Amino acid sequence: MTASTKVSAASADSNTIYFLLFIFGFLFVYTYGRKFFRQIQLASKIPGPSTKTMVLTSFKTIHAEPVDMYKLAIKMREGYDDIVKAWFGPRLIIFLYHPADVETILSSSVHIDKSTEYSVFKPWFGNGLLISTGAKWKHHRKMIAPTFHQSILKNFIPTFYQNSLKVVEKMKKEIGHTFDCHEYMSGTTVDILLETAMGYKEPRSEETGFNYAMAVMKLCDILHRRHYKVWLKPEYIFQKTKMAIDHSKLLKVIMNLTTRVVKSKKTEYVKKMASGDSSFEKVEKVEKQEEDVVEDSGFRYVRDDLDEIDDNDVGEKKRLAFLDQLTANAQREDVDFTEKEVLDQVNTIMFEGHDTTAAGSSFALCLMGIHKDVQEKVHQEIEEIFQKSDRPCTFADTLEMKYLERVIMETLRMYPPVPIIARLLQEEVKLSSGDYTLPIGATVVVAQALLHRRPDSFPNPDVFNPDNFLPERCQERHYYSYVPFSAGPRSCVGRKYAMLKLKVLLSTIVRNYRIHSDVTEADFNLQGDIILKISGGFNIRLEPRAKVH
Ligand code: HEM
Repeated sequence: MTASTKVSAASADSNTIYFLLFIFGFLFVYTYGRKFFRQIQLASKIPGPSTKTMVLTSFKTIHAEPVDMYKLAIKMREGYDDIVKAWFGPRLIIFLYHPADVETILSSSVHIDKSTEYSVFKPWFGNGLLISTGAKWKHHRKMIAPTFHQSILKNFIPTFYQNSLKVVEKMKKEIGHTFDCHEYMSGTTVDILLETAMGYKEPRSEETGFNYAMAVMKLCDILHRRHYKVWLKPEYIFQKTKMAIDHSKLLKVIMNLTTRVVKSKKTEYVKKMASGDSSFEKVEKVEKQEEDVVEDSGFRYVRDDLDEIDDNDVGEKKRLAFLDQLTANAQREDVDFTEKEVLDQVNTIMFEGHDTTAAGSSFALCLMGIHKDVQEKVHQEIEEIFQKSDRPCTFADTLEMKYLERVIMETLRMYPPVPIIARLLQEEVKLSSGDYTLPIGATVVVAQALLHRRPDSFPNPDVFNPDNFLPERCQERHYYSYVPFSAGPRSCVGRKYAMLKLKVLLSTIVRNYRIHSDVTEADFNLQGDIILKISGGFNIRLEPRAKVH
């Protein structure tokens, strides 16, 4: 080949490359441009703040603290009814407040993808149930939901009660002065999870639960800041900040406990299998039970797979608690489940299972401190159940705690521990509340904290009133007007566990203490850093009732 033919061959090659680049570039711009154009077109029909307001709002987030962000989010809704859109740069976020629209999203088995905000959890939860999607999520959900079956939950009651007594004892030193009960509730909810769902039996220090809970709280603060300080989102920028160092230290504290838990269960499994002990293969014969349901009375809730599992509870069943089941599955060759996935699920349940109920119980204690009439009714109900005896709480007792159940539900209405649920749309969605179509690629947010305060669902929505959950009032409402545990296929897998634990924990505290509060609800400075909290603490005072155990 001559020099001139070599040159013309090279230029033909580079022409082909340029041509291909042009085609790919064109297809890329065409596909994304078309999608973006469609987003703009559909979003233009949805009400929302002007571009100028959004730019000003974005500037406000630069120096904002988590507590400011909650106020900002509440303010953004003002002046809009059922739907609001907001552009954050090229990202379209649509907030839904109408129960029928909430149903369209949450009841769907198509719109199950979590929004990109959840990606900051990836180093912590991996492929855990809360953030995974598609076939993996479905497979894991099917495996995990039955481990919170009511026959398993009933066995947890003595542990719920023993740990509730322990926290009553621990709080003795706070008698008479104001203190933050959330610290106690966090430590105890971690201990309860370790001893129930995780079946963790190794000796541990008194501070284990508390230290884990504090690390989670600080990590959530960092993750929340990454949500609204958008420049911290890209990994390569975040890694250059001081926050990244704290992030990795906190994650180490968290993983230290969860890996110990996972390892200990595997050792137990190996030992038991080697000795011929069949507890990891346990099969029970289950008869149909008519009366024993974890929630009955007024809890008119959207049915989910947890109810299906409980209702079809007959025949030969393999019954194992959460970590026993997952450990056994990871060792089986016929089940597609790895040891890393066990750790991911343990991290997910340890977080979701403790911080939510710690916030729920702390809000309930504060509210009972403020609304003394409600507290006295709870106490009266407890007196009728226990007849002044100091016997332990049983499963049958929890079924009698109808008023306390309403107090818990009203607490979760006004102060939902998980204040928002966000999904990423992979298909267009036509809404029923108005002539709106949500575009592909939009993030849809259900803000329970606002949905639960619609006056057409809850008259006097800003007033704490447990009677909102009287059976007849529940009948009158839309199913999706109250979704503290989300609803539909991605509903909270620990819903029944949470209700049962809250009943045992709160009833044991009220059996022992009269709760006082020196503030009103107007003083609650709410902060939505992943889990809803009161900035400045959940401050209460305790006065012993006749006898502290
Ligand atoms: C008052 C207590 C609780 C509340 C208010 C609550 C609320 C919620 C909400 C709203 C979701 C949906 C989140 C989303 O889509 O972003 C959820 C999911 C979840 N919750 Fe809870 N939760 C509570 C307690 C628990 C407990 C005790 C456990 C476990 C023991 C648990 C485990 C989970 C898991 C694993 C998911 C993900 C389910 C899935 O995507 O399939 N939660 N929870």
